[in-house]
Amino acid sequence: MSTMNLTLLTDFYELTMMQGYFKNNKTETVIFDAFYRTNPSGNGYAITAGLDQVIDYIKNLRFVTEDIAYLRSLSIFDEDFLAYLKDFRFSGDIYAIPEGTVVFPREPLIKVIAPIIEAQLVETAILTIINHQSLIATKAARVVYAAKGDGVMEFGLRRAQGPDAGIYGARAAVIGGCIGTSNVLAGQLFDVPVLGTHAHSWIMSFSDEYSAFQKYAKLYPDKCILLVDTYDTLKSGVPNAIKIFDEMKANHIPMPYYGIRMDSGDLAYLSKKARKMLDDAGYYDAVIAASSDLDEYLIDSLKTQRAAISSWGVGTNLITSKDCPAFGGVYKLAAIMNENQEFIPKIKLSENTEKITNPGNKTIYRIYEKDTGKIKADLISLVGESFSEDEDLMIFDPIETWKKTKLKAGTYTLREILEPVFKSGECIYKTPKVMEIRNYCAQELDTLWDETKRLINPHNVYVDLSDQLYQMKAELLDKMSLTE
Ligand SMILES: Nc1ncnc2c1ncn2[C@@H]1O[C@H](COP(=O)(O)OP(=O)(O)OP(=O)(O)O)[C@@H](O)[C@H]1O
Ligand SMILES: O=P(O)(O)OC[C@H]1O[C@H](OP(=O)(O)OP(=O)(O)O)[C@H](O)[C@@H]1O
Ligand SMILES: O=C(O)c1cccnc1
Repeated sequence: MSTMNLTLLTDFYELTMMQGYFKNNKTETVIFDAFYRTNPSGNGYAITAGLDQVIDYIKNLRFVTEDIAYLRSLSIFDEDFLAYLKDFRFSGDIYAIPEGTVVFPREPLIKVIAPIIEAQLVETAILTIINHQSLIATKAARVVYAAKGDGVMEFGLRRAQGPDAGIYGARAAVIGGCIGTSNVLAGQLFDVPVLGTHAHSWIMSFSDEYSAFQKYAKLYPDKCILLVDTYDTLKSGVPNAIKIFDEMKANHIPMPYYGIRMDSGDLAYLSKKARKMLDDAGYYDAVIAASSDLDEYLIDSLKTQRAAISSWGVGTNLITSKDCPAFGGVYKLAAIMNENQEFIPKIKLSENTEKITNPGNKTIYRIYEKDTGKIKADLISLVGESFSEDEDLMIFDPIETWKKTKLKAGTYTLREILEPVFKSGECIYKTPKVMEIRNYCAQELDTLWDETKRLINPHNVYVDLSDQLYQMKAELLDKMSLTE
């Protein structure tokens, strides 16, 4: 997919504005921040994902002959602008928070520094990519959290909102913690495990359930998960599965991974009964997998009900993030460079304090508690400000400014989480493999307290502004109100 040209994957207005910037000789370098305002699904954090696809998109940005011809056919773009587009390349800098990182509202996930005409074009594609994958990665992290260490398989392709959502959703789901996916193309593209059992049609295609199980076990003895709910889970499915396991045992066939899957009915009741039947037959290590419209809340409830399930297949609710279908990331202008090569901060006002943007050329420091390695807060600062772990650090809530905390020198550590990705149009970032991102994401989740990870009413991590950034914002707001 890396050679795919998505240059026209943009909103029409980006192109009409680009022509406007071109005609008005607006060549100044600007800074845009991509950030979001609210965690999806009422979560206490989000997981970033999609950067690798943004990188591919930027690398392949070029208006090919067919693109120019199409734009010409719209009868709105002049020849001088179309000629400019022919040689268009992204020439700017991009900074981003690496995929799989735990992030919080209002933090720039991606920062674009480029001539305005270039920075404007990339808005839509960056948002569609990052919004989708971050949404699904976050949802997956919730589902995996609910599963408390059990494996969660991503099964959603057939109910995803189309092929792209299925493919990149599977990628994001693995980043968020799924152990693999049923999506074979995602497996090939991203080198992630492909997993699966079999469908009811397999059972129904044979004259009886027992024969269907027997044929499946013969073909796949080392990954033998039998679907037991086609006819009657406890009266037929589980007893037939046990018969098959007995035969395999009698024939000394190794059974490294075997068990059953149930896909309907009361999963707590049925799994407990099935567990007892399997244990009574000596199959203590038989896996009980479950699927059936699951989500994080149902898995959590089934855990509370002590369901004897140790493997989870989750489709529709995960791949579509059904309870929260949009991530809500936005892309806002933060600064414009003047003739003296200085960034002049820009701010977007709103009636809603939370919606007022953070101006200037910013970066983000993550503050960890030294003893525990857990996140204490994040600090959005201006580029060039320096902080020392050997000095006390006063942080305060940017909205309720009286909420202050003084971090004592030596009790905290700092990590800058925005990393350089493009420098003068050249990619200088190497994306780790998806399974490496998944491991990194698991470590990231370990830096959160359980209070932030709980599914309902989580504790919000503080995202504070540095003193300098706060002052700059306050001054801009003051100026704005004076000019009104
Ligand atoms: N013990 C349980 N506690 C809470 N929810 C459960 C429990 N067992 C199953 N569920 C959920 O209840 C919903 C309905 O499940 P059920 O299998 O009875 O209906 P169904 O999927 O429509 O059945 P079928 O597949 O036979 O048409 C599913 O979302 C399932 O995950
Ligand atoms: O329930 P979800 O979370 O979306 O998980 C995926 C579902 O897809 C399959 O059902 P489907 O009825 O499509 O096929 P089947 O005949 O194999 O059960 C599978 O059995 C799961 O129930
Ligand atoms: O392999 C499975 O069991 C599977 C795959 C996709 C959807 N439902 C189930």
